[in-house]
Amino acid sequence: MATDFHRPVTGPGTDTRAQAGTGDEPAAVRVRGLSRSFDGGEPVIDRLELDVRPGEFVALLGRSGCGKSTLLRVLAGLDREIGGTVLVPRRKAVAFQAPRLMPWKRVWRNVLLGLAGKPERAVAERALAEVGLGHRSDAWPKTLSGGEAQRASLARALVREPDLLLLDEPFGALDALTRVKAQRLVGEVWQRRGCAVLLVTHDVEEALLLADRALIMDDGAIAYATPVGLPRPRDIADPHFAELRSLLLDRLGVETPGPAARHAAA
Ligand SMILES: Nc1ncnc2c1ncn2[C@@H]1O[C@H](COP(=O)(O)OP(=O)(O)OP(=O)(O)O)[C@@H](O)[C@H]1O
Repeated sequence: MATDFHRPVTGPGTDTRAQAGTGDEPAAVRVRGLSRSFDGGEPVIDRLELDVRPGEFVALLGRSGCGKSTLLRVLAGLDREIGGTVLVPRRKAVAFQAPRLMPWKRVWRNVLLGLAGKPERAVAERALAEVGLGHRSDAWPKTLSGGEAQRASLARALVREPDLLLLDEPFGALDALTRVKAQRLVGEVWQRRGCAVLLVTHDVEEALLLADRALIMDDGAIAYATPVGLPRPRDIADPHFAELRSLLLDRLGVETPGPAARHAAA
């Protein structure tokens, strides 16, 4: 069953024998010994191991340049120059920080772009309605706000009915209020769809608001992982939320004021 669900992404010289014996827990993502370097340099990804459960929401944090986007591109099947084994679902979709809409196609046509067969406009309309953009279906991309363009990009991912949704800093360019709305939308879509999500983000609060598990990437591998385990909807005022935030910021090497300093500042 696992081989039916998964399609291996393999690179030259990859040992695919690790795919055999997948009788353990089902996984939406199974990465074993993944390595990637560029132009013969030091590996950006170095023997990385990762499992994501079906339906699990995982946030991936890490300093700039540590290889998060590279990992996401590999999982999306956009980069196959790899060593190691990567198993991902056949149905997967990716949304990037820049919405990447084709300016010469109306929004609904952008949503259907690259889909196999001849999908009906209604398919795009449904996805646009799901992200609250049904009324902009006929619009040209240049007339959309940043938040609307990002929602169109999400709709384009959703029409693929993904079992795995890969999000690369999708809210990075949005203003604070639009960002909060977009985060909420992704949380709702995830709960409704039940797909696994891997969200690359720089924002620890965003990770804690949305994810079941937060990972920190460093030295080319997953250096730290913690279950979030807080009830939903999440409350940033919850002391456990604050504890996890401090823990993750600490692991990321960002200094946070200790309890005494926070008290003095209050
Ligand atoms: N196509 C490429 N050719 C050469 N080097 C690359 C290429 N893609 C990525 N790199 C290098 O790999 C490293 C990791 O890049 P990547 O974009 O994965 O980091 P990141 O963690 O996503 O960073 P950020 O948080 O700043 O987006 C960087 O040093 C980058 O310069």
